[in-house]
Amino acid sequence: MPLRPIPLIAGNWKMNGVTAALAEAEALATLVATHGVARGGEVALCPPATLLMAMRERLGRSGIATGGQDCHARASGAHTGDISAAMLKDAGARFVIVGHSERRADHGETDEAVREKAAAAVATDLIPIVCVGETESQRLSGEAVRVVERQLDGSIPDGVPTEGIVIAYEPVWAIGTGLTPTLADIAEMHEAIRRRLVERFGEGGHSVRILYGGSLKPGNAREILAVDNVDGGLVGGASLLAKDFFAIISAL
Ligand SMILES: O=C[C@H](O)COP(=O)(O)O
Repeated sequence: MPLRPIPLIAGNWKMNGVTAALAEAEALATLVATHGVARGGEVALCPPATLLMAMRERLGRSGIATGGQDCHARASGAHTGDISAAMLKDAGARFVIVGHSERRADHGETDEAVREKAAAAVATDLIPIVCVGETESQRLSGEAVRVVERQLDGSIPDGVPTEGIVIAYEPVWAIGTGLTPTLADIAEMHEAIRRRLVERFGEGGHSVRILYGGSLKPGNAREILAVDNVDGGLVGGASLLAKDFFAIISAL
């Protein structure tokens, strides 16, 4: 029986938060320092890029990592408004989210573009959190697993160290809606993702962390995080308040 990977709970602040919001990060650091994290889990916050450095300072030695929300595939150059993996690393980040459905929708990011970003992250010694997930109509038409398998195949670069990459399964229709798939549907999808990873990477596929994201809240975290092959969560709205995010961490 392969060992379960170390769980990860990552908070994605999206385009929310100015300097005052760092008080929540500090409050989270205090909660984690006081109560610890169950099952030796890892915790990360991915704020807007403007807050990365200040957040890193305020989190201090709490053990909470930081991450970016996107990176460019190139290391530097004439790409106005973009940010490179090296810049995130320089700001203290350990993770970077790539291929979030909001970026795929708002910026037309393809699997190929996501794969290049993930490769840039790995080359910079950052851990990419590669997001995949079906839309509501794809789920209703029974294509959910096929869509996610296609995204996985296209979005993960070859030759990556499997413990250095994270997958986040986020059904698009569950993001910010308060809706979640049934536990059976989450189990089915996470098992399908695991199978695909093992087909591609062999035994190493078992060490890839597969997070669930989409309306993960204090009230549903315990049951969702207990599902087989769910190695943690990617949390949006509920990561903005320290007490809610910590309640999810505590549900590990
Ligand atoms: O990256 C996080 C996800 O998009 C989930 O967002 P949510 O927890 O607000 O539904």
